[in-house]
Amino acid sequence: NQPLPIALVGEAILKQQADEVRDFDEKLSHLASQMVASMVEAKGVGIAAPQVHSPLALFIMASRPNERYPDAPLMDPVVVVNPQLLSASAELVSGEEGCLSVPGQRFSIWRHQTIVVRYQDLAGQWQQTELTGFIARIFQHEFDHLQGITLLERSQ
Ligand SMILES: O=C(NO)N[C@@H](Cc1ccccc1)C(=O)O
Ligand SMILES: [Zn+2]
Repeated sequence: NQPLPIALVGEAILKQQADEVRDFDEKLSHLASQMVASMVEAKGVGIAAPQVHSPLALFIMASRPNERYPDAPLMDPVVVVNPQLLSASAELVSGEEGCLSVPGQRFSIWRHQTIVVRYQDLAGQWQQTELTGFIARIFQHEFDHLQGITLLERSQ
C-alpha cells in the first residue's frame, strides 16, 4: 500500500461532492490501506478519499498523539464509508485544526462538541456511534471533505 500523492487546496477534486460507495470489494480495502499509508507518512490523524484524488465517500479517522497533535487521544484507526450525521450538539467548541491539503498551516475552527453518526465499515456493515471532542472534530473535518468543503471555508 504505497502512499498516494495528496491533493492541495485549489484542486477541483477537493471541491466535489464524493460519490456513494457501492462495492465493498478488495479494491475498496486496498484504497483504504493506501490512504492509511498516505496519512501515516504525512503524520496525519485523518484523511479523506478526495485528498488522494478518489471522489468516494470514504475516510480514515486515526487519532493518536504525535508531534503534530501531542494531546490527541489514542484510538484504533477507523475506516468510515458512506457516513451520515444523525445529530449534532448545539454546543460548539473552537479548536486547532490542520489539513494535509493545506500544508504547514493551522486554523481555529468551531465544531459540534458531540455528534451521533452512522457509517458502513469495509464489510458494508452499518455502525452507529456517538463521538465527542477531538475525535468528533476529526469526523466533522473529514465529513466536510466529502461535501467538497475544506477548513478554509470554516475558519473563523
Ligand atoms: O487533512 C486531514 N484530513 O482531511 N488531516 C488532518 C485531520 C485533522 C482533522 C481535525 C483536526 C485535526 C486534524 C490532520 O492534520 O491530520
Ligand atoms: Zn483535511
